[in-house]
Amino acid sequence: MNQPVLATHNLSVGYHQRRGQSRSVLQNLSLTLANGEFVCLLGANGAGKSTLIRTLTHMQAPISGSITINQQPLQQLSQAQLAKQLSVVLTDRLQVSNLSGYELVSLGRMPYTNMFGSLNQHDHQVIRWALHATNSDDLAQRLLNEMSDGERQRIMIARALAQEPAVMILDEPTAFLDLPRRVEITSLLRKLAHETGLAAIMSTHDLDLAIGSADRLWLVLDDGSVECGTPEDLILDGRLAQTFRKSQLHFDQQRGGFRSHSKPIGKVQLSASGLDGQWMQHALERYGYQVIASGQADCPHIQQLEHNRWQIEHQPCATIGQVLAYLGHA
Ligand SMILES: Nc1ncnc2c1ncn2[C@@H]1O[C@H](COP(=O)(O)OP(=O)(O)OP(=O)(O)O)[C@@H](O)[C@H]1O
Repeated sequence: MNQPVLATHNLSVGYHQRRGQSRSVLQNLSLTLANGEFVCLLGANGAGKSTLIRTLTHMQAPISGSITINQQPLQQLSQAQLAKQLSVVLTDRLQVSNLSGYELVSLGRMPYTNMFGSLNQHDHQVIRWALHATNSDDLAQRLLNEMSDGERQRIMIARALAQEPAVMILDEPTAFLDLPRRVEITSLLRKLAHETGLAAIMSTHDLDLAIGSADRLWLVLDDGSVECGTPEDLILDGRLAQTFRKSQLHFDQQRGGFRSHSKPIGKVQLSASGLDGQWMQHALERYGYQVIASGQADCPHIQQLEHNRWQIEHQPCATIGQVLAYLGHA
């Protein structure tokens, strides 16, 4: 892995309480983030993701330990120095204002401008680059209060990019977006990391997107630790399943998603392959059947005849819906 641009050293994060006591939420974290790396931060509700993000972005002091960016301790950086190294995109629904896209992105240049905020030629170049890199050229002259949530999120990422930071940290940037926009923003962050060398961390509840796009995951476990690795390694060694072990869900290692723990309502034998077989199995499991290979037990047998044509106990069915109806799920 490249040299880490951001690192935590025995970091504990949490809250200072009355009478000098403190409550740590996550303990002894030694995390690293490299240039050009896109990391997704995952964990159950209340696990500590936002607390970690607030601490990494210097909005809240650590309980103990330290954070370095390019080997410099975070607390030794001035606000202006920090803003050149680290940019933040927060989760809140964006404040609607009558700034244009261009004006908003130009705010990202503040750490570099003089006390009057005058933009020079280079600043304008960087603003145009940030707009282009986030596919937001068409948003430059549009007013923020006339943009959709997805467009506003893209322009906020452009603003963060215009800071020319080494690290970008995003707290649930896709929370209010529909699926296509969530995929778009996640792919954009991955592309920016890989093409510009930006190190990016995004917290999310979107497991599928995180598994499908992150170079590595940081998994917040319920014992206050954070596990790191590629999504595939964390699935294979069971650590992803452990993240949500307190919920009534179990992680399906084969298909990479969580399923509810309910007991199977019965067994069915399935003789089918390819996409048809996969979706028939999906439908049967959705109703709580345990699907087994044919010839193994005395239970209903579903056979694929041709593309989405089935037979169950000698009864031909033209769709998966008809098979389910035969089983009593009309
Ligand atoms: N200001 C605060 N003072 C004290 N405790 C807090 C504060 N904010 C959050 N907590 C507690 O810290 C723990 C972690 O909360 P945090 O918001 O970091 O979780 P999260 O993983 O971001 O959750 P979610 O996915 O629901 O946003 C929780 O037990 C929460 O109740």
